[in-house]
Amino acid sequence: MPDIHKPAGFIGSCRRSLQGIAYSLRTEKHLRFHFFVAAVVVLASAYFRLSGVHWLFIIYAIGSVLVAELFNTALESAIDLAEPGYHPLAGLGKDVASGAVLVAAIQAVIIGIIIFGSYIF
Ligand SMILES: Nc1ncnc2c1ncn2[C@@H]1O[C@H](COP(=O)(O)OP(=O)(O)OP(=O)(O)O)[C@@H](O)[C@H]1O
Repeated sequence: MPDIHKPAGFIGSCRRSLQGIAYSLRTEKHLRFHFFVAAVVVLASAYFRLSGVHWLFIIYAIGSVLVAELFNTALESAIDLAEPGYHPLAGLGKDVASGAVLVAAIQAVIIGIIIFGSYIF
């Protein structure tokens, strides 16, 4: 059992963060799907030779979805720890967290349509 009160240092903190992302990737199929879509979008952005400003929007959109997914996973874990049984508030907390992912995903789709639409049409 690691000593959770021991300061990890910058490298140790980064390692823990990467372990958290790796855990989320192993357990959350939606996160794996969003990473896959992000890779496709990056390849498409390179193919269409997006402008610098358009790249910024694409990176922002991808980052928003992945960050929302990671927070969603973190909240699911915390809620399962706090309420292993059934509780309406536990369900509501998970629904609000997944609602945040939905908002980020809709925003990313709109950004994608506007940017790639301007290159395709
Ligand atoms: N402890 C609970 N009490 C009441 N309802 C719950 C509880 N846990 C989950 N739920 C309900 O079941 C739904 C699915 O919960 P679950 O823990 O399976 O998430 P999930 O399917 O892994 O979510 P995601 O698809 O976002 O990863 C929640 O959105 C919530 O509505």
